Formats: sequence, structure tokens, C-alpha cells
Amino acid sequence: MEMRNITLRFGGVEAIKDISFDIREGEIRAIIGPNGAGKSSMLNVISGFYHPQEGEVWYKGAPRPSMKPYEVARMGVGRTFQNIALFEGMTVLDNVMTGRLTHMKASLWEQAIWWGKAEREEVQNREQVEKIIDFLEIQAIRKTPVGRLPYGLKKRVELARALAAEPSLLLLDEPMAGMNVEEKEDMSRFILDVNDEFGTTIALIEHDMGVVMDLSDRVVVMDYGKKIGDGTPGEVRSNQDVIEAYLGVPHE
Ligand SMILES: Nc1ncnc2c1ncn2[C@@H]1O[C@H](COP(=O)(O)OP(=O)(O)OP(=O)(O)O)[C@@H](O)[C@H]1O
Repeated sequence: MEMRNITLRFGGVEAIKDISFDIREGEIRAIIGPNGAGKSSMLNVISGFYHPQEGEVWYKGAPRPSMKPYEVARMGVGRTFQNIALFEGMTVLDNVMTGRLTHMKASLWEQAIWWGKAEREEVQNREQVEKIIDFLEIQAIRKTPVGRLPYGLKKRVELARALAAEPSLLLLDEPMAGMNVEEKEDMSRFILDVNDEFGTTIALIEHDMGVVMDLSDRVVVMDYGKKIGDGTPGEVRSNQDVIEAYLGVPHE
């Protein structure tokens, strides 16, 4: 995926100013920056929630036309949200099953009489969902209503639901926000494992610098809507603009 000269405005506010960067297949790419830098806006451009006034999003070698978020999802771009967006009254299993919706093709009629394609789809969906539940180690809570889970586990269920759609590019909006150290370590491990095991390309927004540097192959740094750094964690750490604008002091 490639962002080419993206500019996004909200009225008079320029949230993103002429930013270009790419996300390579198979990598973990982080977008970091201080509050209000434009990170969430950028994630929303990638996932089709916002449409930039200028610039193009290239996906799989071609410019992507203006699309609705569900169309972007069907093209294999999955996401999680900063504020957890799960169905609190439903079980973990049912929540993860909703992630399969983009894969359902049987007609309502076929589903209603549980016949042919509908039955085959349901079996396939179940298998995929069970695989992900095992992978993320949430078997023990599969029948628990999500509303009863602690925050860290809810975040993991949200990851499971996004993975259920089998995205080729997964966008994570602050996956570690609000977590304690142990939960952060768990989440980091799962993100690395997902990338490794399923080959999923991952782009994430994160505030916690330590986590990002350990996790990512490459990092984009934003500040006031501009891109001020782009490279490996090592390169970004030693970039003077980044040090001044974001880190404040050298990290070494
Ligand atoms: N829907 C919107 N309407 C108007 N202005 C917006 C909207 N979304 C974002 N902005 C503005 O765009 C700028 C960038 O915001 P954005 O949320 O993308 O930054 P961020 O880096 O994700 O910040 P944070 O880390 O606090 O989530 C801010 O000035 C914000 O007020």
C-alpha cells in the first residue's frame, strides 16, 4: 500500500499535510507522533473512513478509487478501534464470528433454511474462528459475555475479530493504550505472532515509544500533520527532527 501526497482537511484544519509513505507486504509499520499529529486521521484514510482532498492511496499496484469502509474491508483491509467497538452483551465467540461477515456469500434464503452454501460457509467460518481463538489463547473465555472481561482481554478479542476476516493488511489503532505492562507484553507478542504465523501486514498507531521500537520494522513519525521521520527504529531514533519534536531528548 502506498500513500501518495495525502492532504486531509477538516474545514480550516489541515490534519494531514502532503504526506507520502508506503507499507510493504509482510512488514509491521508503525505511525507515531504526539497528540493531534494526525495519526488517527491517517489510519482513517487508509481504511476508507476519511477521503483526502488531495493525493492518492495505492493498493496492490493501482490507485484505489474512493470507497466506502466496507468495500475497503472486502479488499482485505481489517482494523481495530481506539475505543473498543465490541458487542458487550454477546459472547467472545459470537463477537469473533461477526468478523466473518465480510466472507458470507450465501443468500438470506439459503441461510434461513440452512442449506447448501449456507451450511458449508458456516462450517468454514467456525473452523477459522476456532483457529484464531486457539491462536490468541482465549479458549477459556469463548462463552463469556465480552462485557465481563477485563480491558486487556477485550482488546485481544477485538484483535481476534479483526483477524477472523483474514485481512491481508491489519490496522491497529493504539492496540496497547490503557494496558498495564504485562498486558502490553502479551499484546506485543500476539502482534508479532500474527505477523509471523499468518503473514499479515500490520500498520499500527501507538503512543508507547518503547513498544513501537521493539515491534516495528519501520516507523513513520508525524507532527502537526507533517511527516518528520520515516525509517527503521534505529534511523528514526537518531533523526534530529524526531528527537526535537517528539522524543524531547535523545533516547540512547
Ligand atoms: N472529524 C474531525 N473533525 C474535525 N477535526 C478533526 C477531526 N478528526 C481529527 N481532527 C483534527 O485533526 C487533527 C489531527 O487529529 P488526529 O486525531 O488525527 O491526531 P492523532 O495524532 O491521532 O491524535 P491522538 O494521538 O490524540 O489520537 C487535530 O487537530 C484534530 O483536532
